[in-house]
Amino acid sequence: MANKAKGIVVMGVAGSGKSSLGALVARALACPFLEGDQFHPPENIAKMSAGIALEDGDRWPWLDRLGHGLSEAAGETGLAVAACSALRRAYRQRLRVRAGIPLGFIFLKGARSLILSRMEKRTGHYMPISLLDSQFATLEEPQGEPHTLTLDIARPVDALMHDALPWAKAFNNTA
Ligand SMILES: Nc1ncnc2c1ncn2[C@@H]1O[C@H](COP(=O)(O)OP(=O)(O)OP(=O)(O)O)[C@@H](O)[C@H]1O
Ligand SMILES: O=C(O)[C@H](O)[C@@H](O)[C@H](O)[C@H](O)CO
Repeated sequence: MANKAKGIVVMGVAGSGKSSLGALVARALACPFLEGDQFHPPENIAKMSAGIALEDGDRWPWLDRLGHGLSEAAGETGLAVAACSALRRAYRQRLRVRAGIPLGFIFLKGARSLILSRMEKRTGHYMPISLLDSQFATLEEPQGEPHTLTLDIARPVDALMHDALPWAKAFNNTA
């Protein structure tokens, strides 16, 4: 029997590498990749671009759209991968409820100084470096939550893939 549809969310603060790893995991598993940034309404992008941190009220509609998107994409193909900060426990729970399918979370964990240096080198992204502190202040690590994998982003992306891929395959194969 085919596996039940599932979703994988690559999570962490801005600049932690969610888009980079998420796209690679999706490609390796030949499934759709949803870029969470593309699910924000224009007001959220405008706010962040202006250096104003999002609040819960800004994030709920965004999480709802992404959760729904994951469910639609995984419904067609059996599995979908998304990149989404999903900083708070309540945000992850909202995604789970809206998606209505089991979700696994890959948490990209790293020091502020390392992420800051990567964001400084990155060009053409709307997210200002000044918001990094609020990202860390909002972050609740996914300790004790089901189906989570924590990866140390000091390692190169191919090393992260080495751990992420078997975990993602095993999660996808759970009943
Ligand atoms: N493991 C890694 N080692 C070295 N550099 C990395 C690693 N992962 C990502 N990067 C680089 O760090 C920067 C941030 O990565 P990326 O854009 O994927 O992060 P993100 O979490 O999706 O960011 P945002 O949430 O702000 O969109 C990029 O320039 C990327 O090439
Ligand atoms: O929850 C949030 O504060 C936001 O979603 C941000 O994390 C950005 O969307 C993203 O990570 C881009 O840098």
